[in-house]
Amino acid sequence: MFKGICRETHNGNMVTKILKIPKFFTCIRNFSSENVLVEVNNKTNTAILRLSRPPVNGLNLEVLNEFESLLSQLEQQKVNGVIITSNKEGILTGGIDIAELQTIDQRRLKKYWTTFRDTFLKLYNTPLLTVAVINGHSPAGGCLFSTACDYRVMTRNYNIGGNETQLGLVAPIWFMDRVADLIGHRQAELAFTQGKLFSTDEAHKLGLIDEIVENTAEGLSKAQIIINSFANVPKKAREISKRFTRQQFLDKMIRDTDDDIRHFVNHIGSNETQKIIEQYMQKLKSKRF
Ligand SMILES: CCCCCC/C=C\CC(=O)SCCNC(=O)CCNC(=O)[C@H](O)C(C)(C)COP(=O)(O)OP(=O)(O)OC[C@H]1O[C@@H](n2cnc3c(N)ncnc32)[C@H](O)[C@@H]1OP(=O)(O)O
Repeated sequence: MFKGICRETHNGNMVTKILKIPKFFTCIRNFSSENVLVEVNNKTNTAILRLSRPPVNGLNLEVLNEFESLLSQLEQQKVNGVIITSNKEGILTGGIDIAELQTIDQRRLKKYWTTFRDTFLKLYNTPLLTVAVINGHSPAGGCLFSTACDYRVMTRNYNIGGNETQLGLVAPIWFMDRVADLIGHRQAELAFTQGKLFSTDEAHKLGLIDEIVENTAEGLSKAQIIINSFANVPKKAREISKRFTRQQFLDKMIRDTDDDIRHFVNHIGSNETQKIIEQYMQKLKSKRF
C-alpha cells in the first residue's frame, strides 16, 4: 500500500485525509517544492525530479536545500530510480546562481559552499539509481551535478562542461577529479585549463555523457530503460558495488573539506574575484560573452 494525502472541505472546514492506495493502481504522486518538481510513477516506482527555477534554474541556496531534502525523501520511499532533468527544455541549469557569489560576507559564503558540497555529496553518495537527462545547456555546476549521477543522457545541440576558467574563476579540484574520472586526466586537464564547454557530440565522444537523445521525451524513456535494466540485479550488491567504486573519491573529498571551504571563501570573497564576477554578470546581462 502507498499512502496519499487528500484535502477536502466539510461544512466549510478543510480536512486532510490519509488515503491508502493499492500498489497495483498506477498513478503519479507529486511532492514538489518551490523550485524542484517531483513526480513518482507508482507503477514503475521511478521518480522524475525536475529543476524549475526560472529563468535558468540557477543553483541558489534554496534550490540546493530543496534538492537535498527531496532526495532524502525519495531514499526513504525506496524508489527504484531517480531521473534528474529540467522543467525547461534548453537549460538543465546555468550552474551556480551568480548572485550567491556576489558577497564578501564570509559566513554567507561558507554556508553556501557547505550546502553546495553537501548537496553534491548527497547525490554522489545516494544508494538510489540516478540518471541525468540533460535536456539543455549544462555549464559549470550543471555539469558537476550530472557527473554525480550513475548515467547521463543528453539532448543534441547543447553545451556541457566546466567554463569557470573562462570566467576568471577556478573550478573546485573535486569537480576536476570527477570529470577526469569520466574523460581521463589528459582531457580533463585540457578542458579545465581552457574552460571548455563541449557540444553534445563532443561530450559523448569523450565519455562525459553516455548517450545522445533527440528530445526530453526520448531522454525520459531512455532513462527508464536504464533503470529497468537493473531490475534483476540484486539490490544490496548493486548498492555496495556503487559505494565501493565511489569510496576513494568520497574519502578524499571529505578529508579535504576544511581546505576546500577555506579556499572557496578566500577566493570568492576577495575584492579581486568580486570585480571579475561583477564584470561577468554585466557581460551576461548584455549577452556579450
Ligand atoms: C574553490 C572553488 C571555487 C569555485 C568557484 C565556482 C564557480 C563557479 C561555478 C559556477 O557554476 S558559476 C556559473 C557558471 N555559469 C555560467 O557561466 C552560465 C551563464 N549563463 C549562460 O551561459 C546562459 O545564461 C545559459 C544558461 C546558456 C542560458 O542562455 P539563455 O540565452 O537562454 O538565457 P540568458 O538570456 O543568457 O539568461 C537569462 C537570465 O538569466 C541570467 N543568468 C544566466 N545564468 C546565470 C547564473 N549562472 N546566475 C545568475 N543569473 C544567470 C542572465 O543574466 C539573464 O538575466 P536577465 O538579463 O534576464 O536579467
